[in-house]
Amino acid sequence: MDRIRIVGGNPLNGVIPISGAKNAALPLMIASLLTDDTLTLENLPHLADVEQLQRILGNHGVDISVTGRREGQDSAYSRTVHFTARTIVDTTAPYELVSKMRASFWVIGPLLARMGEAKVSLPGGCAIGTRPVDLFIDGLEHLGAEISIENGYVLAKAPNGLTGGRYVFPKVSVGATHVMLMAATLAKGETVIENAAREPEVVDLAKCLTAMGAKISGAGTSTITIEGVSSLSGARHRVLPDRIETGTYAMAVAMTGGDVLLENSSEALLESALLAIRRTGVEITPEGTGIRVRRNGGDILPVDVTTDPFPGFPTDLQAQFMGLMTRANGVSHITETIFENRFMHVQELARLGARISLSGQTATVTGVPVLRGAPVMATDLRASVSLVIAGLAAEGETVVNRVYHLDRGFERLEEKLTRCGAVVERISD
Ligand SMILES: CC(=O)N[C@H]1[C@@H](OP(=O)(O)OP(=O)(O)OC[C@H]2O[C@@H](n3ccc(=O)[nH]c3=O)[C@H](O)[C@@H]2O)O[C@H](CO)[C@@H](O)[C@@H]1O
Ligand SMILES: C=C(OP(=O)(O)O)C(=O)O
Repeated sequence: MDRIRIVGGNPLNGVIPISGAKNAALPLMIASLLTDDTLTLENLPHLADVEQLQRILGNHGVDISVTGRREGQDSAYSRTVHFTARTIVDTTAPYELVSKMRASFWVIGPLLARMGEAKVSLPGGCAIGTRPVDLFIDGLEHLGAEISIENGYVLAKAPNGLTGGRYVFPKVSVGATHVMLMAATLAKGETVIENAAREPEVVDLAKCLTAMGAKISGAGTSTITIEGVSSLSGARHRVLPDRIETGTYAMAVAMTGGDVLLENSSEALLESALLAIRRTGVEITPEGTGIRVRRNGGDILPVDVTTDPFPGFPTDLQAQFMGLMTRANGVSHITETIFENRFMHVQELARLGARISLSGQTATVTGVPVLRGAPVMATDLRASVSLVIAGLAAEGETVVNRVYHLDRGFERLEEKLTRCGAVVERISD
């Protein structure tokens, strides 16, 4: 099992190319199930989750080919991948494939809309809470689906196709919004989704579906209206930049000091997170096609954050922000409101000398002047990268175990950091 070894203490200086967003890429790939034509996705990140979803789509009969050079013209990391679901050969998504990743459950929407049936295993994903699927079931039932759960599988049927309807989400769900959006594109008549997720990844999916011929308005607001069409065509779409990767590297620079251009990203994707990072004493400015992050000396200031659905502070940056706050000059409070068990990084950060106490959904972080390297274990994707951020500033050697979590969502992390002067290497046993 691979590990990441970090020797802390170096500032970061240089350029980090930001990859296509994992959390946009996954629903976009799934949207290919909606058409028998080819969906071409540019800027698709090369990640373990993307590969896993390729296996799942392949099982349904999707033909997948890569034409864009990995060493592309506009970015050293971009790929162009073509997805063609000429025929759906299997409407079952089996446990062995789906249990590894939460987003794979989302195939239920397109399969049901196009084929009138789907049998999908209950999902896996980061162990950050119970993560039920009740909203997906409730939402699809509002479009006329008949749904039952048997032996760990969700069985969904709509033999005469889905019918548009109005669904008010009782709670904001990114995944269930993606699924309702995809399912409604092929439903008969109009669907109105209220209290929809407003995340940029939802907007990106809506853009792609629109390019495929769907009729959607309101994506990016709480109310999305979809007028069903009888079929969708192929399209070419560029995956939007990864705002979580952007915020993560911005925090790495805030932690170590230095001057880094985060290339191919946009402030608009993560304004609330950048505001919090700025308040810690970092200069962040737009530059060309990216964002420049600078901190030259001075204390890291303590800042309180509370996670919230977009446009609030993203839960996917909570662990990294806590990593940063471990070195702040003062006390900060970090409150998690999205997932009930997303503090698994606390005990690992403590191994590096962090002082954090937990009370309910709030962590109180008392900054320390020095972190010291130690062996640590990644427990989930964003938790693991918070350990990398802390390790970059710690004295001596930090070894992050269970790197497969990192590989789910961070493309060439060690290479990107090393190019900016960090001492980071992958150890393969
Ligand atoms: C692949 C992907 O894009 N993952 C992201 C997506 O996850 P995901 O789509 O799984 O997250 P949701 O927005 O659905 O979850 C938000 C909250 O709603 C709850 N819920 C959700 C569905 C449901 O049927 N019932 C229910 O109670 C969840 O347990 C959670 O407490 O959005 C999260 C919130 O921004 C991010 O942390 C994840 O990185
Ligand atoms: C929680 C995440 O992913 P998933 O929803 O796939 O578990 C994440 O991307 O931080």
